[in-house]
Amino acid sequence: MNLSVSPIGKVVLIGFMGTGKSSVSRLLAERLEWSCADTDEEVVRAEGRSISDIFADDGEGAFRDMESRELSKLLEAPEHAVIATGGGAVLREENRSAMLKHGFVVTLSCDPEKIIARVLLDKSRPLLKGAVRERVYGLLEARKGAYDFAHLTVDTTELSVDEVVDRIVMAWKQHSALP
Ligand SMILES: Nc1ncnc2c1ncn2[C@@H]1O[C@H](COP(=O)(O)OP(=O)(O)OP(=O)(O)O)[C@@H](O)[C@H]1O
Ligand SMILES: O=C(O)C1=C[C@@H](O)[C@@H](O)[C@H](O)C1
Ligand SMILES: [Mg+2]
Repeated sequence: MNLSVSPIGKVVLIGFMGTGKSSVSRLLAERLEWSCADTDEEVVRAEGRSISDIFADDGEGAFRDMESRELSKLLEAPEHAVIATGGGAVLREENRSAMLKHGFVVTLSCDPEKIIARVLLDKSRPLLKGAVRERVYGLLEARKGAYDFAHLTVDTTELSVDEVVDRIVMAWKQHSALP
């Protein structure tokens, strides 16, 4: 697998729901003085509907097509950016290779119990509707290894958003200084 990074810097955050991609992306972008985007937000904006409504009206496959389209637009934009992705964006090979082609890819991971605590109050994730605990464990099992292709993995379980950002900035600086 080619792990070199495109000269136009993009940091791409991947990881399971609730690992902090959206939160970390905003602070990381501020730190780097780059712009910040989120594929979930881009899909919602393009469609004028919530993710739950898209899943209910058109199904997950249609959402995945929209997600791939918005991801590809963000990755190909000619500017530095931090890109937060939806938790399932890694499921398509075309998305994984586009991320690696255009960006420094960072997986945020987290202990399942902490993930459950983080997502419990937020009802906006259609894949977690109903029995949240069972769904989180089931999806984590189904997605075992799916986030392992990144340049860097940060376990966020015991870290604040600020500390997660520190680690990414340090690794990005080292990586981008490589010849
Ligand atoms: N390091 C952290 N420590 C404590 N709470 C956190 C941390 N990171 C994120 N959170 C909280 O967890 C919740 C989920 O975070 P966030 O929405 O950023 O996750 P996400 O990875 O973008 O999820 P999704 O894939 O569903 O978009 C938010 O309430 C956020 O404030
Ligand atoms: O993990 C997933 O499949 C998802 C995560 C969210 O970010 C959204 O993209 C959507 O709720 C699906
Ligand atoms: Mg998010």
